[in-house]
Amino acid sequence: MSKRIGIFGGSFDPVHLGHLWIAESARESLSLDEIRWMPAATSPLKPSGPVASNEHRVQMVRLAISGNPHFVVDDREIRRGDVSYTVDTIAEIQAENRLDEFFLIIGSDSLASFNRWHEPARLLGLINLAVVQRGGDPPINFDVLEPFAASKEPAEKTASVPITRSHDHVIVMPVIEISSSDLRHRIADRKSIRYRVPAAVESMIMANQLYQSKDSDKS
Ligand SMILES: Nc1ncnc2c1ncn2[C@@H]1O[C@H](COP(=O)(O)OP(=O)(O)OP(=O)(O)O)[C@@H](O)[C@H]1O
Ligand SMILES: O=C(O)c1ccc[n+]([C@@H]2O[C@H](COP(=O)([O-])O)[C@@H](O)[C@H]2O)c1
Repeated sequence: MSKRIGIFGGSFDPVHLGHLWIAESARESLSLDEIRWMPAATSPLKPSGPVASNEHRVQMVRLAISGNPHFVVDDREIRRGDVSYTVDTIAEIQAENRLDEFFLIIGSDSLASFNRWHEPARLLGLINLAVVQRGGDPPINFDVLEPFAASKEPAEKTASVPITRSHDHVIVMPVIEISSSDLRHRIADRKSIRYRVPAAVESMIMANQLYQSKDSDKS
């Protein structure tokens, strides 16, 4: 039987409880069988690259999701290296697996910058978008996707169907005021990150002295 699979990409620099909440909410609300956590080598809109090494970021994600049978790590972008264009990754995943149905899980801030993503129309034609709606935030504005639906290019016309579908794949969750950049600053300022990241991730950060220096942070 075909599976419903969520792809959750991020820099995860470091992974935090907001990410885990998103993934679990997505799994529940979209009845997903599996969430693939996909750490980016270099996210296209964060060209200065991550602060922690690829190996450390992947290891932190592994620790964070350990014990959840629905969560797996897909480290293909790390192995590929360079800038991680989502459209390339999704095309590759779908070429390998034509049976299952895929959903790309993104935050509403990522949706807002979607027009600056690489080949957005092609990406929309390949996969369903599932966008996180944070409680208290205004309803998600899908207008950013409209230019791709309106395109006169035949190859891009196909994007109009997934755009309407995106409205049905909204993931509702509360506002969680945690971000990786805030965590990095807290660590450099010697502030607590307890209860903001899983305990195993906190231990790994401390044992490896990650994010200790303000100078290493490019955000
Ligand atoms: N607290 C949060 N609530 C909702 N969405 C979030 C939250 N934190 C991250 N996201 C979403 O998770 C995805 C991956 O996030 P990413 O790894 O870049 O972490 P981040 O906390 O946003 O990092 P940074 O602060 O360095 O930008 C993005 O789509 C982002 O919008
Ligand atoms: O493909 C793109 O152009 C693109 C542009 C911005 C972000 N992304 C992806 O979106 C995910 C979240 O990115 P970020 O920058 O919030 O860490 C991550 O998987 C990135 O590779 C992808």
